[in-house]
Amino acid sequence: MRHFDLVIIGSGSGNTILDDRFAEWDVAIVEKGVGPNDAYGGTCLNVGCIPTKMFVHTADVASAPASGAGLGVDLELRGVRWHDVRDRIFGRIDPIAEGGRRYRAEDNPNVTLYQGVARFTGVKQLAVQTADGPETITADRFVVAAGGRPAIPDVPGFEQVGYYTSDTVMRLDELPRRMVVVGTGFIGAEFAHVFSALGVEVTVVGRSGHVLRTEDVDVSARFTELAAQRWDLRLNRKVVSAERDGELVRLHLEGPDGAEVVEAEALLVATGRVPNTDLLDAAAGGLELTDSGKIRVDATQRTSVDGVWALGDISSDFELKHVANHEARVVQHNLLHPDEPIESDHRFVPHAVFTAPQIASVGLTEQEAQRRGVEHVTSTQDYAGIAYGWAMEDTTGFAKLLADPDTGQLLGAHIIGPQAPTLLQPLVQAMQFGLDARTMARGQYWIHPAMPELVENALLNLPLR
Ligand SMILES: Cc1cc2nc3c(=O)[nH]c(=O)nc-3n(C[C@H](O)[C@H](O)[C@H](O)COP(=O)(O)OP(=O)(O)OC[C@H]3O[C@@H](n4cnc5c(N)ncnc54)[C@H](O)[C@@H]3O)c2cc1C
Ligand SMILES: NC(=O)c1ccc[n+]([C@@H]2O[C@H](COP(=O)([O-])OP(=O)(O)OC[C@H]3O[C@@H](n4cnc5c(N)ncnc54)[C@H](O)[C@@H]3O)[C@@H](O)[C@H]2O)c1
Repeated sequence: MRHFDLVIIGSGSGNTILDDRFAEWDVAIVEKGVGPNDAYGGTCLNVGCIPTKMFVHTADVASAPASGAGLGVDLELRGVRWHDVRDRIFGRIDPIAEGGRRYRAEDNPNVTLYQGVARFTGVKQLAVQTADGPETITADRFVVAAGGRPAIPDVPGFEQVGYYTSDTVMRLDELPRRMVVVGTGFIGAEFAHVFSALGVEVTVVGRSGHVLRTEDVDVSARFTELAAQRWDLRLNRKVVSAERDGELVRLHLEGPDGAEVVEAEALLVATGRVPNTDLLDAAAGGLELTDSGKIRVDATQRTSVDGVWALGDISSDFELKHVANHEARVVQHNLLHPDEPIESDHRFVPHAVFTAPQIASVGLTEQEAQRRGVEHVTSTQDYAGIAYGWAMEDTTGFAKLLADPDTGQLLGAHIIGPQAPTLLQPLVQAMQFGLDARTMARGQYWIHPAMPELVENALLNLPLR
């Protein structure tokens, strides 16, 4: 049994904690590997944010001909070389992941890398299943940054037919002719865009009446309307069972008009993620869990066990990389300065969905503001009403703001349309630093005729008292 100063479980955001200040610490990192190649470096790098956005950008380029005609420019998509796309993307990602693993395994004298599944066998005691057999390690301090994995609903036949998840679908051998995507959240919306833009006929199946239903009500409604024009959208459907017929996967659905069947060559399951607390046996480590099965932490990221911190998807309600990274910085500080702990700041956490059109959001949605009884005014500004929107001939995008009617402090901001995440960022800044809408709109120049005029006009449209 070996004892360390610090054990970090998970090499996603957990991997970012160690810097020169830990050079004198005896540290272990435990990582089981993610994706088909058991890669080092966590979800975002290998099977999440980074490769998906590399595919999204490629999909956006492949979509250009569709928008060209309206501008009087006739373009033609002559083909998509799937193998070249896939191999270009993973030809960049895989060496970075392997380089990260090698760096920790070979170039960090104070770090021991254990490659295998970790499981708590007691408080601050871990059994690691390595290729050389089980090893038990203990430490004064632990950081649990073990993330989550795709959730697979209990549908009869799913296991037998074979399905893809976000972990596997980006490495398909060939593009299928058709794909059924189950799930209308972030992952469903992003991959439906990617694969349809690359030429796959996409059917999207959802339980509720909306795609991206947790977005602001107007954004979700607009996106659902646009999605229905692009994909075979089956909403208000329950997936009853699945069966395989040769090359085909057949899903039996139950919907408003009764039973129906959809079939495709590939099935992508995108129905949320589950935290890896079960793999870790967090309870054996004495770690309290929340109702959603995540590790309970306080504002300083401390768990219920003294000396054990948790961060990222395994403990956070936000399953977002920028949140995991922020929390990793908080844990890093609190490890180094235990007498002056700092707290995570989750007040204004933005997110973006890189689908088409893009969506970005921060703060309260209108339905949340109403539910919580927060007094507010709203404004919207269409892309179609600003000069750059004319240039793009955009007819569907808009920005929507919620603000306090008296102070003009922004309560929420939601954008659907081209470059939504980039346009949202100054609004995140305003909320974070307490800049009110009037000062933000009139206290600076706005480059004319650039896209941020969308934000300027949305601010000016707010009916403040
Ligand atoms: C398809 C997809 C797209 C995404 N796109 C975005 C995006 O555009 N923007 C964004 O902000 N977020 C995005 N996310 C979310 C983002 O990837 C996660 O929020 C983030 O990676 C979480 O980081 P983490 O360090 O908490 O966990 P992870 O990066 O998942 O790291 C956890 C690590 O722990 C290891 N591990 C787990 N259990 C054990 C165990 N028992 N023993 C040993 N090792 C273990 C895992 O193998 C893994 O490497 C996306 C996620 C997915 C799936
Ligand atoms: N751009 C980004 O930041 C980005 C991109 C991808 C993923 N992510 C993160 O990863 C997380 C997981 O993404 P996700 O899309 O899998 O989850 P999600 O929670 O966004 O969406 C899951 C969807 O699956 C549906 N669903 C759940 N169970 C179902 C069932 N039995 N049958 C049919 N539908 C069912 C839900 O109603 C929902 O629409 C997200 O919450 C997000 O935080 C972020």
